[in-house]
Amino acid sequence: MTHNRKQTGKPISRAVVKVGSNVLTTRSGLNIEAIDGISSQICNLLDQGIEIILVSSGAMASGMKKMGVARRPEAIPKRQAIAAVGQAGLIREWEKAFSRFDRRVAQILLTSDDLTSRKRYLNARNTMNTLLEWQVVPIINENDTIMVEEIKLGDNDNLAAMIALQLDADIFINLTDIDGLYDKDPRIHADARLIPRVATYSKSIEKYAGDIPGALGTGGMLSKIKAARKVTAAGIPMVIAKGYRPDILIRLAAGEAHGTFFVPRDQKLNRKKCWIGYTVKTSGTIKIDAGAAKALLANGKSLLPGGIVGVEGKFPIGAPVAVVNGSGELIGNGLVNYNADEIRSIMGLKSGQIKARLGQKTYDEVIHRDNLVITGEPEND
Ligand SMILES: Nc1ncnc2c1ncn2[C@@H]1O[C@H](COP(=O)(O)OP(=O)(O)O)[C@@H](O)[C@H]1O
Ligand SMILES: N[C@@H](CCC(=O)OP(=O)(O)O)C(=O)O
Repeated sequence: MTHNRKQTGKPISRAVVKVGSNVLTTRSGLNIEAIDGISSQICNLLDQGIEIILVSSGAMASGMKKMGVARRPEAIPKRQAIAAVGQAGLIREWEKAFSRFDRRVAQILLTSDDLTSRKRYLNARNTMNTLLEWQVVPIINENDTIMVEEIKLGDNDNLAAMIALQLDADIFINLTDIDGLYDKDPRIHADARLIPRVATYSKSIEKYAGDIPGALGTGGMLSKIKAARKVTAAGIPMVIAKGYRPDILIRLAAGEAHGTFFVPRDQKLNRKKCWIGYTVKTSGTIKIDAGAAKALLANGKSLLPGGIVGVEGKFPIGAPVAVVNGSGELIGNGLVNYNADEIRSIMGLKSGQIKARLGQKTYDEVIHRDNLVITGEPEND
C-alpha cells in the first residue's frame, strides 16, 4: 500500500526517519517519552503499509550520561568506549518501545568503509531490504565504537542521506530539536524566520545554517543542509522538522506541511550513480582543465586523458576519485578506467596516443560518463 503525500504529490511507500541526539536524550539520560512517541508513530505508519528505516543518534549522549561524563572526552578510545555503552542502552529502549506494538527491530552499525566498498554496500542493502520485507524496523547508527578518522561518516545527517539513496527511499524525514531551517541561527538572532520550503538547493542556503550543534548534537543545521543537497540532487525530498511535535511523522505522511521541505530534482539518479556521487569516499583526485570541465558540466561527456592536468594519490583501476577544476573546486566523482600511475603517464594525450604510451589501450576514456556523477554545480555556487 502506498500513501499519498500532498506536499510532494507523490506516494510514499518507503521513508528514512533520522532522529537527533537532542530529541533522544534529556539531562538525565535517554528521553523515553520521545522514544515511545516516535516508535508509536512509526508503528502507525507501518500499519498503513509504509516501510520505515530509522537512523538513531544518541549513543554518545546517552553513554556520557550513563558514565557520568559531562563533556565528550578528547581521547578517541574513551569516546569509542562511551559510544559502546550508550548504544547498548539506546537499542534496548527502542526495542522495548517497539515491542509494545509487537514490532521487531534490528541494529545496524556502519562505517564509511562499509558504504564505500561496493560489495559491502550491496550486502548491507540486501540485509536491510530483507528486514523491511519481514516488517522489522532497521535501526541504524554510525559504528562509533571502531570509528577512527579514516572511516568516519561524520554525522548521522550524512549517514541517513546515504541510507535514503541506498534504499531508494521516497522521503528523508530529519527530526531535530528545532522546527526547521531558519534564515539565521535562532540562538543568536531573535528575528530569525523559519524557511518553509527550499525549492532549489543553492550554496546560499548553507549561509543560513550554523555549524554549531545543540548541546548534544554533532554538525548542527549545516550538516542537515548538506544532507538535503545530496538527497534532493538524487531526486529524493527531505523535511527537517521538530521531533517533539505530537504525531509529526503521521502528519507529514498525511501530507501536512511542517518544518522545512526541500524540493527534490525532477529526475531520480540511478542507484549506482547515487553511490558514486554521494556515498563513496574517494581515494584520489584528478584535476582537469577548463575545456574538459565544460565538456563534463555542460555537455555530459566522458573524461578523456587530453583534459587532465594533474593526478593526486595512488589508486587502482575502478577506484572512486574526485574530479576538480583548475581552482580545486569539486566537479564530481567517478570510477577510473586506469590506475593513478597510468593516468599520470597519459594525461594531456589524445586517446589515440594511449596505446603507444602504455603499450595497450583498454578504454578511450579515463572516466566513462556512465561512471561519472557531476556533484558540483558552479552555476548555483
Ligand atoms: N539557521 C538555523 N536554523 C535552525 N537551526 C539552526 C540554524 N543554525 C544553527 N541551528 C542549530 O542547529 C541545531 C540542530 O543541530 P544539531 O544539534 O546537530 O541537531 P541533531 O542532534 O538533531 O542532529 C538547532 O538546535 C539549532 O540551534
Ligand atoms: N553516532 C552518534 C551521533 C552522531 C550525530 O550525528 O549526532 P546528531 O547530530 O545528534 O544526529 C551517536 O550515536 O552519538
